[in-house]
Amino acid sequence: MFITRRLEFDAGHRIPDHKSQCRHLHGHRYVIEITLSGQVIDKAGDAANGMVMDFSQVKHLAKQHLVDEWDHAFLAFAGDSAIVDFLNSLPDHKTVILDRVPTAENLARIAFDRLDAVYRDTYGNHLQLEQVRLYETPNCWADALRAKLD
Ligand SMILES: Nc1nc2c(c(=O)[nH]1)N=C([C@H](O)[C@H](O)COP(=O)(O)OP(=O)(O)OP(=O)(O)O)CN2
Ligand SMILES: [Zn+2]
Repeated sequence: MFITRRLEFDAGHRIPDHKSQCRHLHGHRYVIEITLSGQVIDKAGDAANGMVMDFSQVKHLAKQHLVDEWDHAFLAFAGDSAIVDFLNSLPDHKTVILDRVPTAENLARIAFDRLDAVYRDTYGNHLQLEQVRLYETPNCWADALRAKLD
């Protein structure tokens, strides 16, 4: 069985090498969809009976380990020194420094790699993270899968 939990957050970014609009500082209402696989828990009387994982728990873990850090932050590539230096000059600015340019593809992969360790099987139901889908806009998204293509 597969389940998916959707969360939304706001963040700024820019793609420094982009030849068009995306090299400018701008922001998105990002959407992240977290897909887990596992067996449905069969434990009468347990709060998670009939579930792969409680959706509220999926959300709680995603917020704790990723989304609260990225929400209302500027996601900057470490090699984009002009922007990193500028953001560092702003007192208490919420900046997240990444080792890759903040494209939808890279953000989806970073999110997958961070969240993979978070969704652990505690019921013996073989729970695991299968996919992170990251929407940069309603029309543009990237999927990071367990079976890596990159
Ligand atoms: N493969 C990728 N292509 C682009 C990415 C990306 O992350 N991966 N990112 C961008 C820009 O950051 C941009 O924000 C998206 O731009 P755009 O294609 O213009 O998307 P819109 O939703 O604004 O376009 P509409 O035509 O209004 O739907 C660019 N490319
Ligand atoms: Zn963008």
